[in-house]
Amino acid sequence: MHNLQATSIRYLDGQLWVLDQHQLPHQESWLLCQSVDDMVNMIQHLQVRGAPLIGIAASLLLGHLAASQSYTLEQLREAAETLRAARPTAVNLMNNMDSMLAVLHTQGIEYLPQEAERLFNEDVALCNAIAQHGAPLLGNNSNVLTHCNTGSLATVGVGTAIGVIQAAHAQGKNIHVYVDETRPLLQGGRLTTWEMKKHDIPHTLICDNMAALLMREGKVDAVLVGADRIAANGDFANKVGTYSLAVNAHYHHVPFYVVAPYTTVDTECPDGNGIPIEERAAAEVQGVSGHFGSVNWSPEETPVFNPAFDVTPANLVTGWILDTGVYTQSDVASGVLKAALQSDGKTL
Ligand SMILES: CSC[C@@H](O)[C@@H](O)C(=O)COP(=O)(O)O
Repeated sequence: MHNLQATSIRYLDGQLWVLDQHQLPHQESWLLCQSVDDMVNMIQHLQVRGAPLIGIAASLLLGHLAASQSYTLEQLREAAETLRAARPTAVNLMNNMDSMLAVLHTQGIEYLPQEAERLFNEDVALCNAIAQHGAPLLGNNSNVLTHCNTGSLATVGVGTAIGVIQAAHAQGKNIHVYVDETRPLLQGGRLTTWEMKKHDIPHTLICDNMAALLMREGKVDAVLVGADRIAANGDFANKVGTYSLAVNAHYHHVPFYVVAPYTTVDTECPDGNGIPIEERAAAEVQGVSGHFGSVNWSPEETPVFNPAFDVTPANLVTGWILDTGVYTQSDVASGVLKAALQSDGKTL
């Protein structure tokens, strides 16, 4: 495979490196990924995270293993199936693994590295297309609220929701971003703030439970979020807390956009009820663990509910900003989104 470089993943001289997102924003350290077990661990511990990024990271690992010429077709098939199951909600991982498996079966092992590279380059192009479609929706002097992290730490390109914000900022618009801290794992507080600072975009960090207050005070002009899986009827799963934001935005008449590449759309899934939601360890809610060590603030063995994602129904969404364009509720209801994907040869 050729050398490939993104903010959070690198393939350099035959070695695959992943930026350890656990250590951000305090430390930028890179982890060498050499095996399926390494990658599954990094994905499950969110050292590599974000729907598009985990799909590309798993693809690069498969391409790397194939290039080493020491794996049989059966071993690579098993590796793809194991990687495919590493996290259940983000459909990009399944879609990318299915592309790799299709190439493996129809063309053979030697074509896996180039398919991984194609998926990497495609994600960069998809992010750029999304940003170009979405940026015109943000006016000058806009206050945008976002949740979780959807930038270059979640994709190999400029990101989805953050890509749109960055493009509008680059067009010279005065954009200010309210960054939800995103409990329990603080992807907003740790990662989105890091990206905003890097891009010099004015921003303010808030706790998730402050969003409604800002909306009531008229301080939010638009909410932009990413997605881990968009069902055929437009319902979508994203980081837990997104649904509350959508309800609040609807109540306060604030436009609410979901931003994603076509690789996040699951046309086989009729609606949000069919989206599997990952439940994670109680410890993530009982306390924190990270760069500064760990602290547990609840009594031991406190029962916990910790879904990593929630589903937002399509009727709360103002628009779906995809690489193929911006879709309204009536577009999605009448199947225009599905048709657009198919006419672009993007049937998944
Ligand atoms: C472009 S990223 C879109 C989503 O993947 C993002 O909003 C999100 O929910 C990420 O969750 P994470 O658990 O950090 O992988």
